[in-house]
Amino acid sequence: MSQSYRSTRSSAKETQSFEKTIIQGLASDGGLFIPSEIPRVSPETLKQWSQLSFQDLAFEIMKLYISSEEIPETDLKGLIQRSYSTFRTNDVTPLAKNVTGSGEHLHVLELFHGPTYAFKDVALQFVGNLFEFFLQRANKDLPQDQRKKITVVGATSGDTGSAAIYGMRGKKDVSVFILYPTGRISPIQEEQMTTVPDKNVQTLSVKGTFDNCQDIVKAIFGDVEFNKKHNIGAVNSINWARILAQITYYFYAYFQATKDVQSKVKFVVPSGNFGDILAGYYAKKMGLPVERLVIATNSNDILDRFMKTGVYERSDDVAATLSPAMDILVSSNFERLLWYLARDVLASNDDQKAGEILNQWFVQLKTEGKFEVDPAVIKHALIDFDSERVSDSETKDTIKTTYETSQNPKNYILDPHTAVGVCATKRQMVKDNDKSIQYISLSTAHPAKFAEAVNDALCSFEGYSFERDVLPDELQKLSTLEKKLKFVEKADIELVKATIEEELAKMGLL
Ligand SMILES: Cc1ncc(COP(=O)(O)O)c(C=O)c1O
Ligand SMILES: N[C@@H](CCOP(=O)(O)O)C(=O)O
Repeated sequence: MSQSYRSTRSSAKETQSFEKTIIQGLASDGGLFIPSEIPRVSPETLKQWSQLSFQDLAFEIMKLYISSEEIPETDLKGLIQRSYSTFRTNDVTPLAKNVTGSGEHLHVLELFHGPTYAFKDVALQFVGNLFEFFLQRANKDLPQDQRKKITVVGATSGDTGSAAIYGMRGKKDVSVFILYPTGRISPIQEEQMTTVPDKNVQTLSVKGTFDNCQDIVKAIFGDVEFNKKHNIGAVNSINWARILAQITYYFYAYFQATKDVQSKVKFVVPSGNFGDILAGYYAKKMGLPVERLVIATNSNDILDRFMKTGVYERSDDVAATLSPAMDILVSSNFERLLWYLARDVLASNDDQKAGEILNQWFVQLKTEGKFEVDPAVIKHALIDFDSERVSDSETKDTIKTTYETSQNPKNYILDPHTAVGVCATKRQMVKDNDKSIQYISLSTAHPAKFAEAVNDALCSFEGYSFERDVLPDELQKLSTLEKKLKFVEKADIELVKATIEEELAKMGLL
């Protein structure tokens, strides 16, 4: 049972509770929290789990990471039920099987059936309810002026923001501030975030890149005084609860693809901040017999370069691609994987030593812009992972050819992030040349969120209509609603902090 947590950068023995880990978000040494142990499940348990609903499976997995003394089982079940009742489909993350016909075993795991049409909903609906649960319990008998509050501060390249807002809107004692890079998210993503009227929500459009926004958020967590004053909460995938909630769909999809727990299955994951695929890594380490997890990047390829060279290097410029949610220079969750690699390969399984090594690597990243690992580390990483880099023209071609050739259903429309994954999947199929492998390609967003890229790929097809075939009514009407946003003219932490305090005062929460 792995029910206590430690920081990736800590060289101390102590671990802490799940509640503290979730509320704190980021460790005070700048590291990310990881479970002190990864629980293992037996093949017999896997067989039983293969018969469960998504919700029941989520419960079985989460209770291995959360002590019932912290969250009693009936409460955990209630949290899970509430979190997934907002999805448009009962099975939460359905699998579109054999999309290209039965010869290839290419399945698309549709993760976009939640309130904001993005995979982030799977975790952020749960995180919102978890924050509410902890706050209600802490505030139960307290007078108004002593109630504990959480000020959520998050960075988004488009999707985390709206999923976090929909997970937290209207929640008592919670305020939400979402930073996004001005002009670098799609119009629908911006509308989703800025048209939410709830008083506890404020979007901040920051002149800069997503990495600037992410750096500011991490710096705010590191600002001891500001953090203490406002009790800053994390909704980005630095928060362990995000990863935990995503583990379920790897198990669920595996069982949907094949009831036989011996089958060879590869997951292909469009990756940026490495939160989505990291959940797959935990599933594999728990005993799900996954062949490999394939990291699919766009031309912002820090992850692919690392897997090929062993050098983790922040490049100078972020490229604006057709898959903007993955336009990321430094991938925050990769730190968690690096910790496991350091521990297994360089630290003889010693947690504290792994923390020391991680710390050195990250000091080097900060001072020199890069670090390099021993080839043995990469060799070890390649047991679980492979990687592919996909260009914009390949992304566009993949949207086109999938539309033209798909069988189940016909004219299947991919969003550009999903297309990066499907293109990588096709490459893997050619390399593997093994018809017994099942490929599960993760679909991380609904195509309606990326109209420009989708229309550019498909407008030449006779009979294609974005409004009729792609755009749900719910998203269509967003453009008619009033927008609420605040511009931050410079990517500067002091400016952002001042804006947050100004807005908290207006919300009556200061
Ligand atoms: C649509 C979409 N696809 C893929 C990703 C990449 O996921 P991750 O950052 O967890 O690697 C994101 C952003 O996180 C996203 O919003
Ligand atoms: N692609 C993300 C970027 C933030 O990543 P997160 O998973 O760490 O929250 C987005 O869409 O905002």
